[in-house]
Amino acid sequence: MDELLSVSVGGAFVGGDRPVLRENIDDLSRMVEEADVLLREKGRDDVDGFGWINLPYQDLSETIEIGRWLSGFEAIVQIGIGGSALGNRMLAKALLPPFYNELDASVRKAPKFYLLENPDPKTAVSLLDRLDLSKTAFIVVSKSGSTTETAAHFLWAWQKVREKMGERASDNFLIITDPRKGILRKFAKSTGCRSLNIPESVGGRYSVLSSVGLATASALGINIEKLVQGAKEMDQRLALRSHLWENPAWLLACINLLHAKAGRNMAVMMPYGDDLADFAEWFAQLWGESLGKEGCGTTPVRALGAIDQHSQLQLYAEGPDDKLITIIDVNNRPLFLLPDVVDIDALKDLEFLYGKALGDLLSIEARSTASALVKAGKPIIYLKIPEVSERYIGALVFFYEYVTALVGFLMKINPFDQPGVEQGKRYIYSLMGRKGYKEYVKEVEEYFGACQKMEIII
Ligand SMILES: O=P(O)(O)OC[C@H]1O[C@](O)(CO)[C@@H](O)[C@@H]1O
Repeated sequence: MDELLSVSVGGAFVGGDRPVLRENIDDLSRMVEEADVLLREKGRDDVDGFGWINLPYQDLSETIEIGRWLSGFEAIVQIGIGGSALGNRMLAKALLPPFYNELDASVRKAPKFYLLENPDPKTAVSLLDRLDLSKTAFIVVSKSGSTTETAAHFLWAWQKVREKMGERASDNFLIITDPRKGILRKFAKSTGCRSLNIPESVGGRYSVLSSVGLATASALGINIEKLVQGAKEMDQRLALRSHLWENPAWLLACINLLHAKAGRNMAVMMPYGDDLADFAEWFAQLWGESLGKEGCGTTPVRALGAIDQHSQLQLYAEGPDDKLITIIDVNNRPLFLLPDVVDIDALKDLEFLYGKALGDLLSIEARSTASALVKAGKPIIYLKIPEVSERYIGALVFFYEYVTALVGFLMKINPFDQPGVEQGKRYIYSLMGRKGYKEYVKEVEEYFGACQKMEIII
């Protein structure tokens, strides 16, 4: 059986004044086993929030058919935010060629892909101005169906497409939302435009392996069957590992809990390779929104190797001992050889690079950084995947969803809700004049008034 990923945890055991030792892990054995049983039982019953564990077993036929329809467009604009966009960004960055949208159509053989996430007018205006709207598909994704930023972009895009295509505008829209409720579900019903469901038991940040991530991925030529296959294999292999020191998800969950308890309240995610840059972004929402409640949780820090060796490493190595650092390396990278020899004497000192492979350099940097951090007494986890391709990305995604859920149970919090985001939304609705939220205007002005005190202008 070939490996899906390897996790080396030797570097996670550090001494110093707040040690995390192997025996501490053994003490958690019963707890993590019980958390795993809970996860699988509730998953089997498709309990709200646990549905992501069943996604590797979904029927992909409808998603593939919609993907085929989408692939006929010149461009795809996905409108969504948070879990309704970050997974797509991660899959596109990892599995599409670099500079994808600039590639010639004959090479790309699939539509250009754009995400409209942040309600920034500059981005939105310049994007729509560069598109032929009649040849553009708009995928509007929202589990709740009413997220303000997504709704704002959607209303604008809908108006623009209507101006261009009149009654046929809904032909260019795909709605991905809750199967029964929400404004977008109502819109899909009233216009008859195409739609896909986000299973009710699947939360936004756990939805990348549902139609949320897979419809667009399929349209862009990403092999979603292999993606889901990788997740399925990970699920089945984890299910067979019933001993703590053989189950990498159990082990990572315990290690993260123990370092959090030891005051290492930041979880740095540092993949090596541009194609994994947005994996750290996706992880940040998954980790932060799942664990950051009731005073628990550790702060996800996005980093990128080798770039952050020249930015953050000083802090990681010699700054406060408040971080658990995960380095993700890749075994097989595209071969890119540096020149064998350069006949300029002045460059003689660089001969150590002659004929070397750039990909090897990146992995050597990952191992060297891991070693330097261990030497500095900082805890690290070194994770490696065979290559950046659908099967291994599917496995990696499912693995981290699993680890995050287990850490939540070990921290005795619910990893599947996000009550802390609602207050800000109520204030936004009140200031935007949404019916039923007037009562919050005074409150938000009061609190913002407090922020504005002692304003210094220069
Ligand atoms: O998919 P929706 O409902 O539009 O929500 C988008 C994102 O906003 C949040 O609800 C946070 O505000 C996330 O949990 C979610 O991924």
